[in-house]
Amino acid sequence: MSVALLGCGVVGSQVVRLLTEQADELTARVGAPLRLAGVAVRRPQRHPDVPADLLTTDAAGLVSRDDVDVVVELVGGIEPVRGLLLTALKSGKSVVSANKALLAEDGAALAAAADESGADLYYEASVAGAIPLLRPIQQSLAGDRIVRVAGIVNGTTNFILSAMASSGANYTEALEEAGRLGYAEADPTADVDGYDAASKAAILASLAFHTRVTADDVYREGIRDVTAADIAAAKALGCTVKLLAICEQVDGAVSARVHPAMIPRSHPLASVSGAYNAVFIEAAAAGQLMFYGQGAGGPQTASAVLGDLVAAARNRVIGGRGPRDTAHAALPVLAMGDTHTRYHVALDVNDRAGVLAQVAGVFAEHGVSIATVRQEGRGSGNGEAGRDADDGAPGPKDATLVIVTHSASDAALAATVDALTGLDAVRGVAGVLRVEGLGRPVTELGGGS
Ligand SMILES: NC(=O)C1=CN([C@@H]2O[C@H](COP(=O)(O)OP(=O)(O)OC[C@H]3O[C@@H](n4cnc5c(N)ncnc54)[C@H](O)[C@@H]3O)[C@@H](O)[C@H]2O)C=CC1
Ligand SMILES: N[C@@H](CC=O)C(=O)O
Ligand code: NA
Repeated sequence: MSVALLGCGVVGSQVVRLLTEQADELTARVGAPLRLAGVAVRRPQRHPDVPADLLTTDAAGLVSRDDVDVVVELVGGIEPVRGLLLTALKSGKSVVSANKALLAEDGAALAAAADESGADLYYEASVAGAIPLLRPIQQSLAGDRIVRVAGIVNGTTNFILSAMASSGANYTEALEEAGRLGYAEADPTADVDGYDAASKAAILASLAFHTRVTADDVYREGIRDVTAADIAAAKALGCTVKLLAICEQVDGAVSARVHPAMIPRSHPLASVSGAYNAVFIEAAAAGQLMFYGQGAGGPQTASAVLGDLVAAARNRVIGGRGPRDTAHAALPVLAMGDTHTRYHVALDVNDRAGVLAQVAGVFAEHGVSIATVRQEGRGSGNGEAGRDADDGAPGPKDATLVIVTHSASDAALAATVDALTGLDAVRGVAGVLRVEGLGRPVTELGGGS
């Protein structure tokens, strides 16, 4: 079995290492030797560990070689990779890729090319790194009905949020460290602005709900605006802040969203820290399943790539093909405004008579039911007159109102926040975060200090 490798960075270099170190075992498992036919890179001089006769800068030439059976793509990004992989698949070569950005943007074209030629298209490493997740969804749960897939699917942002929560680490330093450890994407805005997690959510929703979902169908918010104050507010409520990907089937439609949220500290996802990922799957017959492991990193991701490579090579040895992607359900995608969850809203207000009633009135007008309200004094001490924020003149004491709602639609909450900012007594919205129980009742919320 002849393998062409495209890209030899954090993950690709580990694939080369494992292919070399485990050559005999892999041969035994596949039923034929796995031979590296070539390694396409941008700068050959940067790869002293790869035999020089394998290195090439001509990826298109490598992909078109007749002797290549499987193309392993670890470059990332959309072009030129899309063209290279379509060429490979159309000519009957199997493809293994970790490229969630491409699969979430144009997985349909790749799957169609694979179907046309009868080649395999595997991408286990594209979601949640080392964790076997796509294969269980596509194969082990193929006889069940999945209703929800939700969890932490980005190692970089989980690493940053964990560091901010546990040691008060600075956001920028934590991001730099994630880059040094090989977790972050080439352009780390893909991680912090939620694009990477949105691509993964699109892949998960597509496979779980047998519907083509692209990254553009996924609602996306990243962690850039999560502040130390948000993390402290979560702590006060017995919660922690995580970047979640949530894919659900709701009333015959698919909902897919990525955003930071507070989750109760007692929830198993709350203790997932560093570059670890964890994903819950809820299926009609199986009930709840949890998948946990390292979501990023060179050797970890290479493990998933090698698993796919062995599967694709085995199929070719026996002359078969693995399961193909199915989109037979073709469900519509639910607008974010129609999804329901609970919210934590912190408002800076003038602490004077009637403000609480005014604020509660705005929530009621928009049909958003309040579960709990807590008032925190701020600035001047108890009972003293405060200073007006605008002109420094003595004024009503500032306070923060912390409100946790019952479940409400995203559209109703957005309209509520909009109307609240128009109240004279509201000086500003200090923070709005969704609160998720992830299939479990959010029982302990509303306590705190
Ligand atoms: N690093 C990680 O923890 C994980 C990465 N992935 C995915 O794996 C893929 C690779 O990621 P990394 O190894 O981290 O990236 P990387 O940036 O370390 O490696 C990519 C390599 O591809 C090379 N390259 C760029 N354009 C090329 C071209 N036209 N021809 C040949 N080589 C080219 C670059 O020079 C670089 O060495 C990406 O799709 C990424 O999203 C997936 C899961 C985890
Ligand atoms: N940048 C990604 C790498 C794995 O997919 C992440 O941090 O999760
Ligand atoms: Na995986």
